[in-house]
Amino acid sequence: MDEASSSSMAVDSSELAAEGTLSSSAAAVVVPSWRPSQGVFGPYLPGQQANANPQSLRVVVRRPLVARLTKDIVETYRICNPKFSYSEELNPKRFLTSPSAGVLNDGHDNANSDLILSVNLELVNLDTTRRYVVKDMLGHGTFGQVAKCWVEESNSFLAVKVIKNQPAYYQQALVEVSILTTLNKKYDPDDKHHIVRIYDYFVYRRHLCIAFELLDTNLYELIKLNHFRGLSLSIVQLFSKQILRGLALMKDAGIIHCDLKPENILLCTSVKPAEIKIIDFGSACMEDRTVYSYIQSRYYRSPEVLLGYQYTTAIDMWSFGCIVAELFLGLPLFPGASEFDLLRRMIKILGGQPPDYMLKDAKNTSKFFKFVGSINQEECGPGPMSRSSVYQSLTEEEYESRESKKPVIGKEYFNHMNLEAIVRKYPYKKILREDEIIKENQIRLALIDFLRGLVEFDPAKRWSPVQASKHPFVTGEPFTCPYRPAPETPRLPVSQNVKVDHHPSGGHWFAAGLSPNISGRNRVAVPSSPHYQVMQYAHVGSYGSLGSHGSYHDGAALGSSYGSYGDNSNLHAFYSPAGPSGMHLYAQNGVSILGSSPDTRRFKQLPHGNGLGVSPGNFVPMSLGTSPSQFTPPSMYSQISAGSPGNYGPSSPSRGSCHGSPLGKMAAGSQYNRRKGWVYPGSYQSQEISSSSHWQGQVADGNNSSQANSPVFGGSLMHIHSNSNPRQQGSNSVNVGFSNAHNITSPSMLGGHAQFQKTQGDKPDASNSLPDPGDWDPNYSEELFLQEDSSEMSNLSSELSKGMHLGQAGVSQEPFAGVRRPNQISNLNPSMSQRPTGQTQAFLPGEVGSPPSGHELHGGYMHNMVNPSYLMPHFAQSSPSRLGQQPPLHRFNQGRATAVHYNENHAMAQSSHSTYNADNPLSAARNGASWGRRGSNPLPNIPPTSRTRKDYKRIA
Ligand SMILES: Nc1ncnc2c1ncn2[C@@H]1O[C@H](COP(=O)(O)OP(=O)(O)OP(=O)(O)O)[C@@H](O)[C@H]1O
Repeated sequence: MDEASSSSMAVDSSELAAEGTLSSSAAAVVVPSWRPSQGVFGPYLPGQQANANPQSLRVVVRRPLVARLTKDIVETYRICNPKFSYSEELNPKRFLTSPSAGVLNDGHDNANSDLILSVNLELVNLDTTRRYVVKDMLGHGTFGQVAKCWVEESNSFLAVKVIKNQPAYYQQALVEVSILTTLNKKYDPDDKHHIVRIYDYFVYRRHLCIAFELLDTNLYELIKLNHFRGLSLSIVQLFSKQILRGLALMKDAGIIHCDLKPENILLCTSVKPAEIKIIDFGSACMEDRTVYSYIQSRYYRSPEVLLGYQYTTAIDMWSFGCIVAELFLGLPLFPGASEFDLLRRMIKILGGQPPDYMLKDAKNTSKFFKFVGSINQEECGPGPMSRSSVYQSLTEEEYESRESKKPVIGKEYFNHMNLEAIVRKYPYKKILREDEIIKENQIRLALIDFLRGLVEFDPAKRWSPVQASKHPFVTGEPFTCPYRPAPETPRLPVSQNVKVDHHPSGGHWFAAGLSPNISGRNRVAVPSSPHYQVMQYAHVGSYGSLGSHGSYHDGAALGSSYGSYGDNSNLHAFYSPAGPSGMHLYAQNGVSILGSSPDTRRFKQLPHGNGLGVSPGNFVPMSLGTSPSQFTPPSMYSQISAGSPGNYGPSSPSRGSCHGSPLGKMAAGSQYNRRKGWVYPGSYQSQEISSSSHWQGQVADGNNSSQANSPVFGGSLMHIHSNSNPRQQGSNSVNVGFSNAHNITSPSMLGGHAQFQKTQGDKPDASNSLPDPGDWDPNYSEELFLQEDSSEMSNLSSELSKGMHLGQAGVSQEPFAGVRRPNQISNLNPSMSQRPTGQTQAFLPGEVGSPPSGHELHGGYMHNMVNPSYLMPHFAQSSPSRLGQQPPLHRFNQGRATAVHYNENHAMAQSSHSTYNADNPLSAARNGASWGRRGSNPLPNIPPTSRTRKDYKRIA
């Protein structure tokens, strides 16, 4: 027993009792006739305090027993047995990754190519020797795992996204790095635009690791914590304002997020009042280099994307409108179970349809509309949305006969009400006074008007972020009449002679604007198999950013172009404690490329040329590349000179769809229709009301009551060569026109190279179009996915319902009804464990594009490394048939979701009357406090969970 313990034990019990360190019961046993000690409880005498003997006021603080037996257990053992010695290495690992069996990458990766993370595993940036000690799992997405990590150097926690060890993920994650770095450093150095900060990235054990600021829960989880009741209008307003700041910045930068949804907006509770931040730029692209058409998660998918029309940053505004509505309602506004269903809901709720000019040119129009010509100049809906059209949306029967399959229709959530009715009739807080109801009604009118400007079918009329941010709903000004935003000067469309090299290791650099414009060089050597490749490096003095890694090499060595953008400058990034913050990019002459940032980051200076770096300063809009090997049938080679962004993405001859990859479709299936099987009574009789212009000024009287360390180094020298793009998996291959010379195909890998010759305003010829996977993958069908999804869901439900429980709440029957919600978290991925391996083949020296080992990436990118051990099977992820059959439900979020317990039978949790804590909304929600909840959740079904709502272009 140590000295302190002995001495404390030696204290007389009566003394302890007198000093308040023993419980009264214990004291009563030891000292039955207890009386207050004179020194402590004596009568108050002025001046006594100052003169008191400090010793007499001593309070003995003893370690609680529970601490001794838990936190201090090692010390306690040592006290008991001085010979006891503790070795951390002997501890069993606490795995955070599932499955945790190491079957790939020398046993470091599981069957899903995820690095097997365990508590206290150190992810090491070998250049800086900065160590990220894994402490917990924050989430799991398509791209890998996000771990909460401790950084001793900065004495802080960060979120580290550990990308799957596959080239496609690696490539696309680098796009995220580049875009985010650009946004952070160039456009938002002061961190005022609610976009997540990126701090570092490096390769560890062949996994790209990206360090972000640590944020809190996402808005979907927040809504869930609020039992799918909408948040209070003041919170909706606050978040709207902040998201708009982010969107305004992105628009300025010409960047489209492409995957805006509640799951990708995270709370940042470290600041008061709490803020939100936008995350997940892995799907983002430049506005004037839109290539992929299979983008956006379905519920948040804009009409132009759905129809296969050209798109701009306006698609994010559509998603934003959907998010605002969802924050208010607690459920998605357009929870389409299929694209047909999505469009059907849009038309019904908004009372209109996409404008004719769009329908005329969109690739997928015939899938959803019939041409009725001038005969049918019928009204499309009431109010301002009324207009005539030469197109009429297909009925379910017409769709079925045209597509030879029944359209998947989801449950009705809003009882056929239009937008105005949905918002106006949403239950109020029960506790609202009459004057408060009047006030809320006014704000609801403002909200309806706000939403109308966002979920506007016509992207040309849809409000921009700046326009929207001046709406009374956001500014808080009184709403008196429909808002008419000041017109904005439209951005001049940038003509696109898009020519994207389909080489997997290169295309995405275009998107990121990172590929060096080096002419006269082939981007890649020609591998001889679409499935297996080997790459060998001959690297020379290889600092520079990751940007062009794998894309170009200017002659002698990879190093000369690695990561740099621009002709001749190698850019180097480093962190500087003296300088403002984060990553600084320097050209070789030492001129800072990036503007400085006042936000002091936590990292110390890195040696020059540590390998970090993108070149935002040179960030030039470029198209996202694609991975033709996945999406292009052999022998296809066509070219697009796309003059209209988004219009010339991969298209499907038969379906007119360019919704890209089989991977995406597979993922789509995996995320598909999670609402299937949910009960949705929908008892309320809808009361249609007129559009905003008619209700302006009305006040509704609706008061519805209604630890073990792992070796740091494990990098295998093997490399996987990418031929896929996990996110931007359009099926076309658009060749960004600057470099014909770079137009190196890799037929064996790509199965042909497609370049579409296209002029502005034209649609690609169908014969030149790349097929939708559904067209060429005999195994693909949305219905199949649905079935798979559904069956797997039932398994999951039973599996997971054991561990999840959502409390019950009072459920209002009006105007909506109670709901049931399946669980959705899954870590099932049977297919991945069955991934075939196969033969390997050699890359030519200098060919890159896959995740290097950590030391390769930052350690000068290896010097003259030509190593036959750079052989590794390239997974057959690009095999259409295989991908088409890949089961769904690969994605799951094992992080936050577990915080909420769900009970299928009790979707509604007990109502709480506590109010929102503006300083910490999360804690408020977690504590059961209401986010200004408006009575019971009026909706009869609960939407799918965060990780299951993405249905597009995902590698699973
Ligand atoms: N900076 C962060 N702080 C805290 N948690 C985070 C952070 N970034 C991501 N997460 C958690 O990890 C999850 C997955 O992150 P992210 O969406 O970036 O990965 P992804 O693989 O791109 O996912 P998705 O499949 O949605 O595209 C998020 O939903 C969130 O729960």
